[in-house]
Amino acid sequence: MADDGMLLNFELSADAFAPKKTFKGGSWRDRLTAKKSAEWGRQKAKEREAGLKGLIPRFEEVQSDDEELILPDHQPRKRARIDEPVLSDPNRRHSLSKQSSGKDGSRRPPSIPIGGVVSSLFTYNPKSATQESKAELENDFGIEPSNAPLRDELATFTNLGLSPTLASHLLKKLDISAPTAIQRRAIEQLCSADTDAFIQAETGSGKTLAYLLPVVQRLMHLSKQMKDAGEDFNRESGLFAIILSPTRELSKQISSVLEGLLSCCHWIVSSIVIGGEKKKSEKARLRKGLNILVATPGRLADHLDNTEVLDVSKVRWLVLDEGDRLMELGFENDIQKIVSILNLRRTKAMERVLPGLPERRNTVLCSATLKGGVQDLRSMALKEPVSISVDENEKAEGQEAANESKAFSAPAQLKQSYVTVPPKQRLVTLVGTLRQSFKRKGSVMKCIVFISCADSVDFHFEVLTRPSTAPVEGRATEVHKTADVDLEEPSLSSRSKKIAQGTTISEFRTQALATSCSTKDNTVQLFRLHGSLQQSTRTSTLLAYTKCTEPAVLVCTDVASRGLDLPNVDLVIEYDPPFSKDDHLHRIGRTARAGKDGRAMIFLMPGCEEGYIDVLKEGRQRNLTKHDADEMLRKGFSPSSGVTTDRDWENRATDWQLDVERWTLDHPKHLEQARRAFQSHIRAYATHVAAERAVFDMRELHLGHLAKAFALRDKPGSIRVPGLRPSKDDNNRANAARKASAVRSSASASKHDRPDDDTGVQAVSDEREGRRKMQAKMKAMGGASEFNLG
Ligand SMILES: Nc1ncnc2c1ncn2[C@@H]1O[C@H](COP(=O)(O)OP(=O)(O)OP(=O)(O)O)[C@@H](O)[C@H]1O
Repeated sequence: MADDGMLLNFELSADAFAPKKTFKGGSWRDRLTAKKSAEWGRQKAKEREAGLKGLIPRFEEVQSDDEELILPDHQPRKRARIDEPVLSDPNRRHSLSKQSSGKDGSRRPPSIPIGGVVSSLFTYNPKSATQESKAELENDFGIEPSNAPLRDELATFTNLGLSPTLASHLLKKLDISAPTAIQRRAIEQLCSADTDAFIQAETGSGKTLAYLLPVVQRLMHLSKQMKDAGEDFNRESGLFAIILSPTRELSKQISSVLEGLLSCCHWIVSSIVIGGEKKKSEKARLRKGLNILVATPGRLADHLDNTEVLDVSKVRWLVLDEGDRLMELGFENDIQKIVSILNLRRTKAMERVLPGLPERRNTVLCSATLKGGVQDLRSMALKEPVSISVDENEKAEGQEAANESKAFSAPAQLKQSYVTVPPKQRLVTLVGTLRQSFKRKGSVMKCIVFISCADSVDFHFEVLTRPSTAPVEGRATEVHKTADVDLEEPSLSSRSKKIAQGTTISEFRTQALATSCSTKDNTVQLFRLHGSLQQSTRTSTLLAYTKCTEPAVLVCTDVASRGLDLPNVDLVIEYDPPFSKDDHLHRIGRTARAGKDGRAMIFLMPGCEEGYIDVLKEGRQRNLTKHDADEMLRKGFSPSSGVTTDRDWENRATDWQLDVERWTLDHPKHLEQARRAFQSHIRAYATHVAAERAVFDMRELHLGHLAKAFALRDKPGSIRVPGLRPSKDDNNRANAARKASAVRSSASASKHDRPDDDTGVQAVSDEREGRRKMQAKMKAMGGASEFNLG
C-alpha cells in the first residue's frame, strides 16, 4: 500500500528511528544474548527518559500488591504509580513542590522514598453502605441520666441508715449529697441483712461506695459499741473485710476511695497488698494490724500461704469487685483457694457475736454482667445471694421495659456516634477528629482513645507527639507547617529534644505535647498507657493524666477500660473496635459517669464492620449519630481562618499523611515501630469474640490500605519484624509466672491486654486462635509470625 504521507499521532521514543544494530559473527547463542542485552539497555534508557527522574521507584524497589500499580502492557515489569490526584491535581502539585523545596527554596525531588508506594488518601476507598438516617438522631431532650444521684428528697444517706457523721463527711469531704439508685439498694440491703449479695449495675453508677459504705458504717457502729463497753477499737481488733479486685490500678483506686471515707473514723485502718513492692514490706504492714484489706487475688493467696501474721479468722465480708474481669483474667483458682482458706480458718472468734457485724461471713460479688464465667464464680463463692440491681421503679419515665433493665447497657445520657472510615484514612481521620475536638478551648478537656494493642499505642503516641519540624537525616531540614496549627515547642532538655526530634524512642516517656492536635491557643497533652509498661510508670501516668489541668488525651489499650474512674472524661474514641460488646460498654463507660454528660465515638470501616451499628443500637441507646471520614477531615483540616478553596482540607490531610510517612521512613526506629504496630494490630483483629467475627472479619481486611494507616509504604507481606518487644521483667521468675498465667487464662476469649497479675508480669495471654488465623493470613502475604498484644 502506498504511503499517504499522514503522520499518525503515535508517541515515539527518541531512539525510534535509530538504526537497529545487527549482530554478526559467533554462534547463534552469542548473537541472541547480544541482541537481548541491547534490548535491555534500550529499555533502561527509555525508563530514564520517561521523565521519571527519581519520582518513581525502580521495580526492584517497589513492593506492593495494591490495585495502585500500573502494569505497562509492553513489558512485564511492574512500576509503581503515584496516584493521579497527587500529580495531576495542580493544587497537589503545588503542595508537593512546596514540600520539595529545601530551606533555601531550591527545588529538589519530592521525598518519595525508595522502597515504597505512595498512594492517595482519597482514591480507591470503599464506600459506606449505611444510609444516613435522620431517624437515628433522636431528640435527646428529656433523657434522664441513668446513673445519677437520686433527686428524691427522701433518698438521703441518713434515711438509708448511715450515721450522720458518715453522711456529713460524704457531703463535706467528697461532695456526695445523695445516693445513686444502686447505692440505695445496696446500702438498704447490706446494712441490715446478713446475706451474700450480687450487685449488678451500669458503669459509673457508684458501685464502689455501694459496697464500701455498709462495711464502714457497720464497723463504725461496732467501734462505738466497743467504746461504750470500755473497749478500744483499733487496728489490732481484727481484719473484718477483704476486697478483691482484678488489677492493681483498680485496687489502688478502691483503696483511695476507702481512705477518703475512713478519714472521718481514723481508728479504722485499711491497707493494700497488690504486689509490685517487696513482699517483706507488705508483710511488715500486715504485721502492724489492719481492719480492711484491699488486694489482688494472686497476691492475697500468696500471703495466705506464706504470711503467718495474716489472721483471717474474723473476716465478715469478702467483696469480689469486677467479677467478670476476675474470671476473664483467670483468677478462679486463686479465689477458690482464698474462699476455702477463709472457711478453714474460721474459728471461735467468728462465732463471737460482734455488735453490728454479720454473724457469718458475707460475700458480695459485683459485676456488670453474668456472662464470662461470673455464674461459676457466683455458684462457687456465694450462698443464696440476694440480687441487688436497679429495678424499674427507680428508672426515669419512658425508659425501657423491665427485662432490659437487667441487661448491661450504656448510661442513658451518653451520646454515642460512629464514623465510617476507609482503612487508608484511619490515621488522618483520628487526627482530624482530635483537632476538631480540641479546636475550641475548653470544649473537651479529657479524651481517651482506645487502641487494640500495646505496640499500636506506642506507635500512635509517637506519631501524635511527633514534632512539626522534623530534621531529616541526609537531607536538608524539611519544614512542615500544618497551616492552622502553629505550635510552640515546650522547653525540652537535650535528651527529650533528641526524643522529640524522632531520633530515639524513649520507653519511659508516657507524656508529651500532642503536637498533631494542639494549637497555639489550646495545647493538648498526650499520655500513653498499656500493660507492658512498668507498674510504677502506669500508676504515675494515670495520676498525671488525672491531675492534668490542660486538655489531655490518653491513648491506651483495654488496660484502662474496666472500673477505672478517671474524672471528667468528656470523650471516648474507640479507634480500634472493642473485642466484645461488654468491652465496648466498659470502654465507653469511662465517660458519662455519675449522671454527667459524655460522648463516645467508634471508628468502623466501610463494609462488614458496619454490621456493628446494630450492636450499638442495642439496649437503651437512642442518640446514635453517624459521621463519615470526609466530614471529620473537613472539620479537622480546614484552616481556622476559613479562607479555603473547596477541598483544601484534602490537601492538608494529604500533606500531613505524607509527612508522617516520610518521618517513618526516615527513622529506622519509627519504621520498625510502625511495622510492629501493624503486625500486632492485625493479630489483635483476629481475636474478636466468635459472635462478632462476622462483623470483624479478617478476610475482609485490605492489608495494603491498612498499612497506610500505620504510615507504611511496604507491601504487607514484606512486613516482618521478628521477636516480641523486650520483656520489662525478663528473668526466670517472670517467665515462669507468664507461662502460668497464660495457662490460667487460656480459657478466656478476650484478653488482649492483661492488665495485671500479682507478680506484675504482663502476660501475653491471648488467643491461640488469633495467632493461628494471623499466621495463615500472613503466610498468604509472605510470612510474619511474632506479635505483641500486651
Ligand atoms: N452518690 C454519688 N453522687 C455523686 N457522685 C458519686 C456518687 N457515688 C459515686 N459517685 C462518683 O461516681 C463515680 C463513679 O463511681 P464508681 O467508680 O464507684 O462507679 P462504678 O459503678 O464502680 O463504675 P464502673 O462500673 O465503671 O467500675 C466516682 O467518681 C464517684 O466518686
